[in-house]
Amino acid sequence: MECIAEEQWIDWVDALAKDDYLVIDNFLNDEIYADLRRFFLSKLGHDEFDPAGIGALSDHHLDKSRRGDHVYWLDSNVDTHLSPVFEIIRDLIAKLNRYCYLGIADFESHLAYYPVGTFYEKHVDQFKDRSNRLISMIIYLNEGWKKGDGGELKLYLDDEERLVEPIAKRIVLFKSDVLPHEVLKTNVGRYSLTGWLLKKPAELGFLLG
Ligand SMILES: O=C(O)CCC(=O)C(=O)O
Ligand SMILES: [Fe+2]
Repeated sequence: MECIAEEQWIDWVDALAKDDYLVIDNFLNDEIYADLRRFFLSKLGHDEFDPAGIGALSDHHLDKSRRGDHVYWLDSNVDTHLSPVFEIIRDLIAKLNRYCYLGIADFESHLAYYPVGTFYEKHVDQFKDRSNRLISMIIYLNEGWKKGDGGELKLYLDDEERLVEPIAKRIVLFKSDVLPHEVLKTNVGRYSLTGWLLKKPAELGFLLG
């Protein structure tokens, strides 16, 4: 991650602009990945995850028939163990702003755990009454993921559907407002860090599911 060439970033940013999504493998190095996974498992072990909701503000509610993940909202001032991860996200934002003029001002993020048998039905990451999310990003933490484990991310592109396997250290980015997507039913516990790169400073992300 540290020594990625500028040309590589330009190619990635071009691909994101053109295709509406981008997948990068081995985005995290081994050490940062191991720390993040350890942090995740410890929060999960201490029961610090809550069932995720659907919709924003007054429309916010739980509905297990549409979404079965549990989330732990991250706060860079509190979760200082993850400073290297927040640093990587800030660096990613700087690159997107430099090469894509996206004007990203902030980000919000959470850890997501999908227990066996859960999924997240087809949706767009942009609430009707709140259009702050520009880019969605998911970093996967599923060690040894293999075909049959399920939990693929299905992207509904203009003229095709693309399945992204949730393999460890992979990051996927896509435009939050245009790309419908879903998480297929997982047959194993599924681990990820999800973030949204925002137009305006984050305020209420933790309330919004
Ligand atoms: O974990 C994923 O692959 C996607 C999660 C998602 O769509 C969301 O949290 O909005
Ligand atoms: Fe989503």
